Amino acid sequence: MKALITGITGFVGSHMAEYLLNNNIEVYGTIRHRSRMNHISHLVDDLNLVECELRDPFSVESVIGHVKPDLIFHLAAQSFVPTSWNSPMDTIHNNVAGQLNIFEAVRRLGLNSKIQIACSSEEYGHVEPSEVPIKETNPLRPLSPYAISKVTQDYLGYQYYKSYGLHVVRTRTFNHTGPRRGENFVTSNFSKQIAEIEKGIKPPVIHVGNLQAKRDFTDVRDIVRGYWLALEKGDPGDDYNIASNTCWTIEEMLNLLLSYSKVEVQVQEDPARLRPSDVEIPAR
Ligand SMILES: C[C@H]1O[C@H](OP(=O)(O)OP(=O)(O)OC[C@H]2O[C@@H](n3cnc4c(=O)[nH]c(N)nc43)[C@H](O)[C@@H]2O)[C@@H](O)[C@@H](O)C1=O
Repeated sequence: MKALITGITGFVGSHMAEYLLNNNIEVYGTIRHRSRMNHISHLVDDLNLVECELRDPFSVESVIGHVKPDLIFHLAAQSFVPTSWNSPMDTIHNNVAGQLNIFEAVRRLGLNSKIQIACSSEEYGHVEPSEVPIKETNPLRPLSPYAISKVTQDYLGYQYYKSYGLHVVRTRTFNHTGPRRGENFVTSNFSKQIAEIEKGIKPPVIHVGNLQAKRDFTDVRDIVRGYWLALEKGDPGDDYNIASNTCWTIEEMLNLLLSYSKVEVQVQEDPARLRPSDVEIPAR
């Protein structure tokens, strides 16, 4: 069985590749000439890497026609919410065009590939207290350009299933963390700041954004197993939330990370880390 992973050089993509290789799947991954390979350097001998620019329909059709994958895990995206405020057009174009090109290639080539698309809990956006725990049927009230890009990806998945019968499974993933998580995201960022303070290369001040937001965190290795199960057992056209069903305020997460360290720190809000609107999941 052949699987194609877009975004294989990224955080989730590298774990997806490990999971599939451990399950004896033949793994293909799309890379760009400027891709950094550090997340998959330990795997490259076992992978089939193909150069592909997802925004370019010709490039995508050529790669998918060449690989003819049984499974596609579409994980490539601009995934950092704050960047989407600074470059909303780029985020929306990157995330939507890339996916559209994959769907069109599979459709035009007449393939039966099963396609998992990485949608997000950010799509739910504003949630009312009576709506927790959040079900897949909850209204979508997106609060960032990133969230809009994910709602669009999600509904494109629905539409290509309904219109053309493409086997698309939509996974709405809540926050995830683990080895190789990018240093901009909150768990890695706070951990890095604490490590730098421990090493004496940063004054004992942790810069933070909104500590009152709540998030549901899952280990990335469980997330990729969820993506595999979504294609193995999920119904085409359907949406699946992937989460741990536990909620932390970001302040609780910071305190947990600080409890692993002996350093005394001062916590300082950095206005640049606050967002024009942030997803605030209400308490149960
Ligand atoms: C499901 C979803 O999950 C991720 O999106 P995110 O939740 O925005 O992730 P994050 O780690 O940037 O922020 C988490 C929370 O933490 C707050 N926060 C406080 N202080 C800092 C801070 O200093 N840095 C950051 N980054 N966040 C901070 C921040 O305001 C937010 O409330 C992506 O994978 C996304 O692709 C995705 O789909």
